[in-house]
Amino acid sequence: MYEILTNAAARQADQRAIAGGIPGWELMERAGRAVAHRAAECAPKGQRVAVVCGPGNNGGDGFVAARILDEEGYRVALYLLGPVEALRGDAAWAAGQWKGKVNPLAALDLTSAALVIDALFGTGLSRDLDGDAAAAIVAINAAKTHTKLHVVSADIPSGIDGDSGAVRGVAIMADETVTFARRKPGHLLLPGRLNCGTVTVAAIGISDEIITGLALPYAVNAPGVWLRAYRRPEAAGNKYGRGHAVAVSGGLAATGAARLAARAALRVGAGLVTVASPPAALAVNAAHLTAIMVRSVDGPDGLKALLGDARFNALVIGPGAGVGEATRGLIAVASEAGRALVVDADGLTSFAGDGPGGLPALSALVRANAAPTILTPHEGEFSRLFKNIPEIIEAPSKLLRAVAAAQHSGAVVVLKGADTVIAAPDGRAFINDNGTPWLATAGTGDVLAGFITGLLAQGMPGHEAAAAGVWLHGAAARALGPGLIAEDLPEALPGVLKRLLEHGGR
Ligand SMILES: NC(=O)C1=CN([C@@H]2O[C@H](COP(=O)(O)OP(=O)(O)OC[C@H]3O[C@@H](n4cnc5c(N)ncnc54)[C@H](OP(=O)(O)O)[C@@H]3O)[C@@H](O)[C@H]2O)[C@@H](O)CC1
Ligand SMILES: Nc1ncnc2c1ncn2[C@@H]1O[C@H](COP(=O)(O)OP(=O)(O)O)[C@@H](O)[C@H]1O
Ligand SMILES: [K+]
Repeated sequence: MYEILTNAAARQADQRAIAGGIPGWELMERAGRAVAHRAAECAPKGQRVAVVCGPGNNGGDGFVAARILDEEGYRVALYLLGPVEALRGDAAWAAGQWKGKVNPLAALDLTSAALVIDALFGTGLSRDLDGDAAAAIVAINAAKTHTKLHVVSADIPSGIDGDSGAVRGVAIMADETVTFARRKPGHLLLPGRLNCGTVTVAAIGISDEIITGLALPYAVNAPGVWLRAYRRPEAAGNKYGRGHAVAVSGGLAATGAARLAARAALRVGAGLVTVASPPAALAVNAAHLTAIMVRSVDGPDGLKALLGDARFNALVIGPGAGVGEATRGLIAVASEAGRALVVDADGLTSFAGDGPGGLPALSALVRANAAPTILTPHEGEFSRLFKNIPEIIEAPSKLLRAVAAAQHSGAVVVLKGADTVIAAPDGRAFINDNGTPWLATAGTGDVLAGFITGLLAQGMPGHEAAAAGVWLHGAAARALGPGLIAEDLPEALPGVLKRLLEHGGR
């Protein structure tokens, strides 16, 4: 159930199910029934229900739901955008089954309604809303703010773009969204996710074989998509088999970020972790570290000497590093030494210039390195790094921006935020949804970089390590709850890992 259907893929899935012998009207019947059943769980029989229907098949789902709720004893009023004669195909069939009155949408009356079924637009939304549709949505959202009105959306809240999560002019704020077969990007990406309420996925007869056959490149970030690549400690193993991660420290006044990353790498299971410290900051780093080792490393030449020892197999460079030539040099050395590498924070901004040390230099290093490189930008760092590449910056969704950046740079790109996207250069991407707003606090990004580095040190492939790091970060934040600070996240990991490895993360 982790695959994500774009609007086009959802249409393909419907077509394949129809070609496989389930008539379109039956898919619609099942879709409408699933919406009605979810709605019936939200309000007792006898209540007033307003069903708003659009001119396409999403409206058809609404006609089915209206009929079923009417049969179950609700007082249903149905409103349609446009004339009923204009309905086509399965939607015309569904309308034909509805024996009640069809009111124009402009006559929408929410007085004493307990429920609204939103079936205006689904995967076929093609432009910004205006006119009667926009007015109805504004009225529904307004009614929700001062009554107990419960809103259930069919497939996706109307006005949300299923592919991007963008609000097309105005959009329904739903309490429940019942989608079909699999989730769409718009259920996961912001702002759409905030409009969905609780999302339920109804099966409607689109088989797992059909979904597998579509070879979908996008999935929800969950243990199911990367747990097989996670390397559990072996019964007869030792620390040397679990990798040696290196966090490169900034100067005297900026050492905390690397220590946070180092602690995270150790907690996530790297066998050994070393902070590579500029000589001037050695004493301050040493004073703060116990299980983590510290080595004096003086600039790129010092790092090159350290990496003469092949056991140092994964590095994180950027947290607290400072922006400029020296940081670029460190990244070049790690990359040329063929080490798995996480480039974060100042490491990213160091390549944001327009000169020869800009993005092309970073991409060249990434592509020359046989080991994986992970870039972990937040939106600001992402915009600075990719500002000159219109097909990245202007891609129509966060998902596609991250995918385009990964394809362009050759790196795994973790585009952070409430809806972090983890994209691989081969076009695959995961969307994360287990973060919490309590993560928006200083240093949590350094911890994330450390989690990913620790997983890389243990030999996990780049895309999976990045996805696992993001998920573990979110799960640790959830386990901690309000008031978390960055230092807490690595300490919450043992409980999260125990649940993950013993019960699959539940
Ligand atoms: N058999 C199946 O395929 C199944 C499909 N299912 C359901 O169908 C849904 C997809 O149906 P769909 O493709 O008909 O698209 P839908 O979202 O109803 O909208 C298209 C209509 O809206 C119109 N329109 C668009 N934007 C507009 C705007 N801004 N303002 C005004 N009008 C606008 C557009 O007009 P046009 O752009 O052509 O002018 C067209 O008339 C899917 O989400 C799921 O719920 C399920 O029943 C399972 C089986
Ligand atoms: N509202 C939010 N919901 C979920 N996760 C968030 C939210 N805001 C920030 N985060 C997460 O917190 C981390 C912040 O990282 P970053 O911006 O690099 O901060 P810092 O530089 O202070 O470490 C990222 O993993 C990001 O995805
Ligand atoms: K809808």
